[in-house]
Amino acid sequence: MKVSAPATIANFGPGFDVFGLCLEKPMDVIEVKLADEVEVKVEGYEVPEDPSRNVASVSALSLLGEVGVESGFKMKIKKGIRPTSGLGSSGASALGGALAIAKLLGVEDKETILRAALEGEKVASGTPHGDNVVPALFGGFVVLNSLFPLNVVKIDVKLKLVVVLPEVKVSTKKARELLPKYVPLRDAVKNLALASSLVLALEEGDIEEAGRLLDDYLAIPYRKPLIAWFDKVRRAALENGAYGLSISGSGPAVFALGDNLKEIGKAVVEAFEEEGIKAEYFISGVGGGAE
Ligand SMILES: Nc1ncnc2c1ncn2[C@@H]1O[C@H](COP(=O)(O)OP(=O)(O)O)[C@@H](O)[C@H]1O
Ligand SMILES: N[C@@H](CCOP(=O)(O)O)C(=O)O
Repeated sequence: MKVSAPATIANFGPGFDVFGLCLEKPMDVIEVKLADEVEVKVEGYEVPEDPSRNVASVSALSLLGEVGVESGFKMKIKKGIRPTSGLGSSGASALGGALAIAKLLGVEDKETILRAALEGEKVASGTPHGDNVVPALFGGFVVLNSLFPLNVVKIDVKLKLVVVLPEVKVSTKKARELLPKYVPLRDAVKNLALASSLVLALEEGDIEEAGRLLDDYLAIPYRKPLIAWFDKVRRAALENGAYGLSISGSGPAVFALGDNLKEIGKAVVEAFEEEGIKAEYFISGVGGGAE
């Protein structure tokens, strides 16, 4: 059984742990067949082949456990999403591993698949968060109300965005450790206003307005030590016509909405280079989810 699991943009501005957008590319491709032992082989970007440390095998093992099937498997991962990118690299593999085994066994229940995927995601992030695995499964833009019971609102928004990926690593686990337990009420209120307006703008297909609402007071300010260049690259995007720019997931990738995505991508790459950081950009539409 072969499954392709796409990159995702978690948080999408003000939606910390709640919003997620599925991208068309890049993606991981995960192939599994049942076997006596558990074996993991990886091509492409480097991630552990130890089955207890690879998020895809952890979620596959968790799914087998959930449905009470005693079996091992051989798993091949074509790792197309750079790890520690902020593009849901661990989320894609975690979802892909669970989904591939589920398809093999004829398990269709989405909560069962997501429960297993979150076990994998927990290995990478410390605490499980669903804003990568859920959009990777459903595609489109999702608002994650609750995982168990599963309650997801999906908007099939049509947009193109530019993603810029700098050559620095940010571990989601470390980025989550920087977050405070409590936030000031005024910041929570600002995010509430931004997030609700952003959902309406996306529902109406008003991408310009959506771009203007890509702000966040809950996570990004506390993560500044890991993304010191953020204000500079954001300014470069806005000066070159972007409607808005934000961090993808916990970073370091950033994404922007705008008309002239190529120009914005080049300007943001240049801004990174002025900081001595190599970067590359790509343009993507909204993906339809894992297949
Ligand atoms: N199959 C996998 N895909 C991606 N990362 C994995 C995988 N298995 C284990 N990991 C580990 O998870 C971490 C990357 O996850 P994370 O920090 O969440 O990055 P991202 O934001 O790109 O998902 C790295 O330490 C990586 O070695
Ligand atoms: N809501 C999470 C999203 C992490 O996404 P990733 O792509 O960086 O793994 C967070 O902000 O911690």
